[in-house]
Amino acid sequence: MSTVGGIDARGVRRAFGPVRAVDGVDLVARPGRVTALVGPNGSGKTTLLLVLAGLLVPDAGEVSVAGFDPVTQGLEARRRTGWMPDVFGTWDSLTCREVLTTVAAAYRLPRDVGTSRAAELLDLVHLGEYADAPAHVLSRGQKQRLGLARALVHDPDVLLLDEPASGLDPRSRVDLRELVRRLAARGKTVLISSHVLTELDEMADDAVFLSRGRTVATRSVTGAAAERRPWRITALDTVALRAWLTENGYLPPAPAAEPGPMAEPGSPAAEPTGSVPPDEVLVDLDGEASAAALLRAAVADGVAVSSLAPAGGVLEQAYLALEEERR
Ligand SMILES: Nc1ncnc2c1ncn2[C@@H]1O[C@H](COP(=O)(O)OP(=O)(O)OP(=O)(O)O)[C@@H](O)[C@H]1O
Repeated sequence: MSTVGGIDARGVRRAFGPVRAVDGVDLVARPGRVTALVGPNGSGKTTLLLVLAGLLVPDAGEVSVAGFDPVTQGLEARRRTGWMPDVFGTWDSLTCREVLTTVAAAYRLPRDVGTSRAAELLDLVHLGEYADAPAHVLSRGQKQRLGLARALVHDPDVLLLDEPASGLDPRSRVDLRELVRRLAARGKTVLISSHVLTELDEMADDAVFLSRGRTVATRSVTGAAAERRPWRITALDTVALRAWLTENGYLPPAPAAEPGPMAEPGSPAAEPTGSVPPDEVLVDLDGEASAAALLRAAVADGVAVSSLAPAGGVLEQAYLALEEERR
């Protein structure tokens, strides 16, 4: 088992009575990278994160977090792990500042370090004006932000974030994304679960997909720019665009047979029906270089292309492909 920082989990299982919440998970999350943990409701994400945080003992498997086993070396592992649960329970009678200084004391930080760390983190998550307000007055999104600050108090090497963006307003989501990227740039290992795949797309370097308690796929997010995937194109004249794409081999020739009763005349056979608005065309392209080449050629031939962009994010496409496989 690797002990070189990051997270390394092999064959992890955890059941609750007859429910096999985690039923054979393998996961590697590397330092300096953001790893997305993706899966449908009930696929075992929270259970796995609790195991990694040392808050649940697995029934089987090997786990290393920042080089330590959260079960047999719990103290060492927890000292290096920041955990943000999906719902943050606060001690309601404490102020926001006291919540953080109490956590700092629990991690045995010297009092003055805890005090300055609390002030710094409250500013970081834009809760400075609530520093001396009782935590129970915070809104749900503000509580999430305090939860994030709490996870960072002891400057952990590994961050486990369970649905950190839930309840956050758009500005706070952007702040979260930037903060997560900064933490990774400083060498932290970040494992983050979310259902909002577009958000993870912009944050994550790697992704691990869970389904029914098992790892079903792992993939790189950053490497996907060069991969073959569908792109969405629009032009001022859709008919001319379709004709050009067909002529240049991007779309198959329109079928000679009579279109079916529901088909639009001239709709290309390659496109999935029902999901593409009539003024958009989907084509499979081998990454950004191919997209740039298509755009250049179309414009040179006088096709007034008005937009060209990947159809959906990398994670969304990978997720939907897995769902397809399950059918
Ligand atoms: N304490 C518990 N007791 C009994 N069953 C549990 C417990 N915790 C989780 N489970 C079950 O384990 C399975 C996995 O739950 P888990 O919360 O890990 O999923 P999740 O992927 O985090 O889901 P979501 O996306 O909805 O948050 C579910 O079937 C859930 O009902």
